[in-house]
Amino acid sequence: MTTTETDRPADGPDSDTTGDAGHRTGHRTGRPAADGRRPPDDAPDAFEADLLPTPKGASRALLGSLLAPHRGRVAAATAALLLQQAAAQASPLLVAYALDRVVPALRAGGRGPLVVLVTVAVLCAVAAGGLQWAFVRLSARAGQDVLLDLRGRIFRHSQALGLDFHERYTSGRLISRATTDVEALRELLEEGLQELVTVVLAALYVTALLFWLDVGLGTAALLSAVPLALLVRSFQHRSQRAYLAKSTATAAVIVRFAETLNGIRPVLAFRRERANDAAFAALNSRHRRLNGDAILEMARYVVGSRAVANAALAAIVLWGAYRVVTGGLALGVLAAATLYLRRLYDPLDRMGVFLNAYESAAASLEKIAGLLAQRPTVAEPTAPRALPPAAPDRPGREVAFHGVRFGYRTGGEVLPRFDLALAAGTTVAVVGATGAGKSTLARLLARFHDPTEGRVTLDGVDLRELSGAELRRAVVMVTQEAFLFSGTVADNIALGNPDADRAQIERTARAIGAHDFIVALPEGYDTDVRRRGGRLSAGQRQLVGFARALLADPAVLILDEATSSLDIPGERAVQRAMGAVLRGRTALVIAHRLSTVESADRVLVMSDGRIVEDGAPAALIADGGRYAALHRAWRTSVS
Ligand SMILES: Nc1ncnc2c1ncn2[C@@H]1O[C@H](COP(=O)(O)OP(=O)(O)OP(=O)(O)O)[C@@H](O)[C@H]1O
Repeated sequence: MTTTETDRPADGPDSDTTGDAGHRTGHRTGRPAADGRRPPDDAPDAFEADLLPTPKGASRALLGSLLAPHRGRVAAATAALLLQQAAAQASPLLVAYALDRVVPALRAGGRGPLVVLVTVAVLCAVAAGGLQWAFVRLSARAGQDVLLDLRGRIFRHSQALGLDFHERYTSGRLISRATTDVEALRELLEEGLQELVTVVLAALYVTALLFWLDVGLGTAALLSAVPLALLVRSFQHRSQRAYLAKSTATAAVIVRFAETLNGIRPVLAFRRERANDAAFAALNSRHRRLNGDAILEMARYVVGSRAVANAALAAIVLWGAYRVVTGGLALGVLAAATLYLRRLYDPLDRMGVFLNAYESAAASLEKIAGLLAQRPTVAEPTAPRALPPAAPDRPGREVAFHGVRFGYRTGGEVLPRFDLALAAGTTVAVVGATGAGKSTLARLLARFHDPTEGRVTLDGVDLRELSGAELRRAVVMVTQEAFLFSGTVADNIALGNPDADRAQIERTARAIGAHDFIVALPEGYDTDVRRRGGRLSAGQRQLVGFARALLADPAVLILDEATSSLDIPGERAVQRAMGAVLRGRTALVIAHRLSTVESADRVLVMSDGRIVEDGAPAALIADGGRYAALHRAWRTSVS
């Protein structure tokens, strides 16, 4: 099936994104939808709280699968950093060498140690610079590739998930996943990890060197690590909570932004600006508060770690000075040890930066992993079946609903059990009050949803057994809101059949009656529909939608006729186009116009999810039932 237009905006300002907390267990809450209303909105669920269930270990598995293809680069980057740190950590040793060897040698007139010192210092500086460059290059490439892969996965997965998911998750959350959450991971990969590796390696090198210089000083440095480790742990716990809350608050701001702007027309029409401002301000200030909490945690950590580090440094230096005075330690060793201790403690602040980046990325990764763990409810068959070859003497295909029942995940039963067969090549109009279940019936035929019970078949083959591609070729749904994608008018028509050439596109547009208005556009078929001058009217958009469907040439067409009325010439143009597009296939039309119903072969009247009348239009009028009443009302409104 080709969804030529998005059926229902997933996240308009008044869309329903709430649902029952028990949806994963198949449990449903809420009253039956027969009264045309949604279930109560008092059950905030995982979607609302922006916390999709993430299977245990999913974040780690996701990170592993992202990094696996770059194992070589990650190893090379780590090796470069190890060597770079070895070179960078040499300078305090050189200070000790200068004080204890070079100065006495110079006093005695020897220059040898000075030459050694200068040579080693230059070599170390060059090596540290070169290795740093190699590390940044390698890690940046790996990081960028990982992010490219992750964004691609989020996009592909989001497209594969069903309509029911999108109606609840909303595009704002998806945008948040693909932007701020991916960005958090970028910060970790490009900055945080470097910080961590640098800090850990520096600590290892420095401790080893301190031990080498003097076992007592080394032991003292090791002991001072205990309170610092406790401090890091408690910071990690607190910042984890702060970051999860912050990332949810960030997503909420983006969701509100996207929802409001997606529904900008009703917002302006109903003067919702003030109310929206207030709602947005509340979310925005919550975001600021939670962001502030995360920064405060960081500040507490920095102050705490500096206090502990300074106290430890002062104690060790005092003890060292005492040993120098009593002759137990060389002055140069104490000077080098002091420099090393500073190097050991200074990066502790940067450890906080890493932990921040890590917590932020962990929270984001968990959300992304939760999204990627969602399975499409409308799954591809493992062993797809082909449709039987189309009979040459018979247009379209036969559609049948066998013992079908259906209820949305977020509500009660919408369509009680029913059977229905649509003969191949016939046009069937569906009419009924709003909320009667017409769109739901159409959505089942387009396989936006699978029935809760029963089967929908096309020439005897269950829709669930057809591959996505086969189903898309066979069943096309054209919805009311004729959606145009960015690109030219020709691109938008060609969506129905990407292999069509310009001649075919023009032939189709002529058959629909859209050719004249298209050539009158500034650049004809090549007019960009999103640019100035390329904006199409509602009727024109519908004609493009019909051209798309005609070009796709499906065996079964589902058409949700627009309820908004057009001007008389526009109405006639759409009516003519509809005639062209319905011919020669099986068609299910959700009809809002008398002329459409009158030209149908059969009419289904729906009420509370049931088909209450079924027959040829003339026969139903003669029966004097609901359709007859509707028909009378239409006639009066037209005359
Ligand atoms: N995505 C959804 N989730 C939960 N319930 C839904 C959803 N879409 C529709 N419903 C409910 O299903 C019932 C039938 O809706 P449906 O859209 O099929 O009616 P309709 O006859 O097409 O109405 P209209 O003419 O107004 O489009 C209604 O009670 C509606 O509230």
